[in-house]
This record gives sequence, C-alpha cells and structure tokens, in this order.
Amino acid sequence: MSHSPSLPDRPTLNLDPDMPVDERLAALREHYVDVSRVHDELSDQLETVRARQSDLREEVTDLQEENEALKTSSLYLATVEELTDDQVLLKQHGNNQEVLTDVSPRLYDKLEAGDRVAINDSFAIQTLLDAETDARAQAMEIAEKPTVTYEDIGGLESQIQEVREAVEDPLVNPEKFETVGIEPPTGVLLHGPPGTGKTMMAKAVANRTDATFIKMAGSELVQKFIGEGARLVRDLFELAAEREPAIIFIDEIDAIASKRTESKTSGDAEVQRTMMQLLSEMDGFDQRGDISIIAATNRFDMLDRAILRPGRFDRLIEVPEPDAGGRKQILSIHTRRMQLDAGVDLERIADDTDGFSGAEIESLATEAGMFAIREGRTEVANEDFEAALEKIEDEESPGTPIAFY
Ligand SMILES: Nc1ncnc2c1ncn2[C@@H]1O[C@H](COP(=O)(O)OP(=O)(O)OP(=O)(O)O)[C@@H](O)[C@H]1O
Repeated sequence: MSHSPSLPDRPTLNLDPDMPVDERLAALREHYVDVSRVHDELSDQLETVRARQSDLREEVTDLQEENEALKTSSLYLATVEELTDDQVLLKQHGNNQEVLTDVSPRLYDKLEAGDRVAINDSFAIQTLLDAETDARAQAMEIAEKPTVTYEDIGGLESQIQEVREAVEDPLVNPEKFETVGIEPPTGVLLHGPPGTGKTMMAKAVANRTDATFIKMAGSELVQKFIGEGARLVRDLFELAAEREPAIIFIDEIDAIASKRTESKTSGDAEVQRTMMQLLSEMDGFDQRGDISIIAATNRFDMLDRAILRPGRFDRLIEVPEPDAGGRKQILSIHTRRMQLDAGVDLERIADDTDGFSGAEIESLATEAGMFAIREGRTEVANEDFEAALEKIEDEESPGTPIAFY
C-alpha cells in the first residue's frame, strides 16, 4: 500500500568464530544497539499504522452511516422521457414535473426512454428500477400516516363504530380480546357503492392507530401487472410485516376474488393464483402481529365465497349510499372551508341530492365553488349549488352506469 512506511533494514551480525572474544563481544553489543533501534523504529511504525487503522475504521463507520442514510431517505420516482447528448429529461411521478438532469456516463449508457428511475430531492438519479422494484413501487400506495380522520367522514357512524371495534381495538387494545378469550377478526370487508367512503375509513383507522397504510388495487394486479399478481400479494404482506403496525387495504378485491367463471383462459388461471396467494397469506396470519387487513368492493355479489370464510374476511361491513342526514353531514364537511352565503341551505341541497355518493357530493361542492369564481364572487351562493346540480345531472347521460352495485 502506498501509505505504508518502508521497513528499516534488518541488522546483520557477522561473528567470525576466529575473532577474539572481546571483539565478538563488541560486535554483539553493536548488534544489540542496532536491533534495539530497529525495534524502536518498528514500534513507532506500528503505532502510526494503528492510529491510521483507527482513523480508517472511523471513516468506514461514517461511510456506513452515510450509506444507510442514503438508502433509507425517501426517493421519488420518475420516468426517463428523453436522452439528450449528455443529459436526461425526466418526468417525476405524482406531480408530472419535468426536469433536465445530468447523469454519470456509466448510468447514461444504461438508460433508455421509458425506464423508471428513483431520484433524490435534487433530481439526481439514484437507481434505475428493475422491473420487480418498479412493479412493487407502482402497485402499492404507502402512507406513513394518512391525514384522513373519522371527523372527515360524514354519515357513517355505525360503520365507523364497527370498523373501530374490528380493526382499531385489536391494534390498540389487543389485551381486551385476550382477556375475553376471543380472536379479533382477521379481515374486514367493506362493501357498498363506489365513492361512499370505504377508502377513507381504512385511512382514518391507520391515522388513528399510527399504522402504516398500504394500499393495493385488485384491478391493477390483474390488468397492469399481469403474471406478477401472486408475487405482489406476497410482497404486500412482507412489506406490512416490515412496517408493522400496518393496515393492508385491498381495494376492488372482486378483481382477484370473483366467483370462478366458466372459461378457462390463462388470464383466469393467473387471477386464480393471485387469489390463492391471498388466501394462503391470510390463513397463515395469526403469527403476524400488528397487521390488519381491510378489503373493499362494490361488487359484493360477484365475490368468491371462499374469501369470506372464518379466518379470512370474516367481518362484513356494508357502506351504503348516504341518506339525507348523511348527505347533509358530507356537505358540511366538504363546504367547511368554503365561504358560504348566508342563504345557502345545506339541508335542502341534501334533499335534492338523493342517490348521490359522498364522492359526488364532494364534486358538487367543488363545482358550486367554480360557478362562484366564474361569477367573480368569493362567497358561494345557493344559485351556484343549483347550477352545479344541474350540470352534474346533465352530465349523467342516460345509460351511463354511475353505480353498478
Ligand atoms: N362519507 C363520506 N364523507 C365525506 N367524504 C366522502 C364520503 N364518501 C366519499 N367521500 C369523498 O369521496 C372521495 C372518495 O371516497 P372513497 O375513496 O373513500 O370512496 P370508496 O368508497 O373507497 O370508493 P371506491 O369504491 O370507488 O374506491 C373521498 O376522498 C371524499 O372526498
């Protein structure tokens, strides 16, 4: 190594047996002095090397820490749009921001338009995602702490109560179940028309329990990640185990757990494998600790009953379309940050919106706000809600299924 100091010459001793004794003694003394000197020199060198070793050890520890920090800090995902002469045009996922960034020639050679990459805060490419990581990152939505709370959900008091008992209590007070001597439900299935607050409820429990919220959409497993469904389901449970306490939310579970159809296409076999993986993950579930599973569907009638057996999705909660009281609450929630004219009668609007889901009521409120802006007003008036209602009703052309529940 270039840093190592050169070793001192080894002292030599030439003792001629014919030499007189006093000369041999003198030679030995001299040799002893040489050896002592070399010993001292070597000791010094050893000390220097030890000091250097300890410096290097410290450096290694620092680098390891830095490496860990780099590995654990959050990265964003982006897609390579174009490669210019020596730069890369990226589009960040989520906000669609486009950036031009420099890359090392080594990485540049590996990149192609369409590749997905992980980038840091300064848009520097950290890694090219392989198909596996890519699918995992895309198929799952992970939120450390979703912001939705029970107060943001209108009109589902009894459903919220049931969800709290079935999911929140086992996570927060597991001893309650132990004392009584019952097993908490394994999985909770929320079923009801689209846009009625099923996802919100799952997020609100995660918020309340400080659990990581991990969402996977059943439809994406079978449409987007063909051939990878079963592996992604395994990954989903593995990830939850790494992040526990965690709430796994499987949206549109009907896409992977529908009653078996007559046809025997390869697509069906794939869906079947994905469902079998889900069932086997759930069957081996009790050792998993702080993980809860919530699934949602708006096609309850289509479900394969195998997933509803005890130990699987054994707690069913119906989330219906809101009634007038519920609609009024949802309207208040979605207009609470809006400036409303004193003439706005939420009760009347709730009566006029029979058949609307929570999501549709939210768009009604936004639409009314848009009408006010268009009129140059800052307060939203009754007429804006009326105009919004008319617009939404016009858009629902006959024959378009809003809800196929
Ligand atoms: N009960 C509700 N209270 C307040 N807002 C609601 C309610 N239901 C729906 N919303 C609004 O509609 C949006 C969509 O709701 P959510 O995603 O929870 O519906 P969902 O039942 O999971 O729908 P889907 O079956 O289509 O996945 C929410 O972000 C919220 O703004």
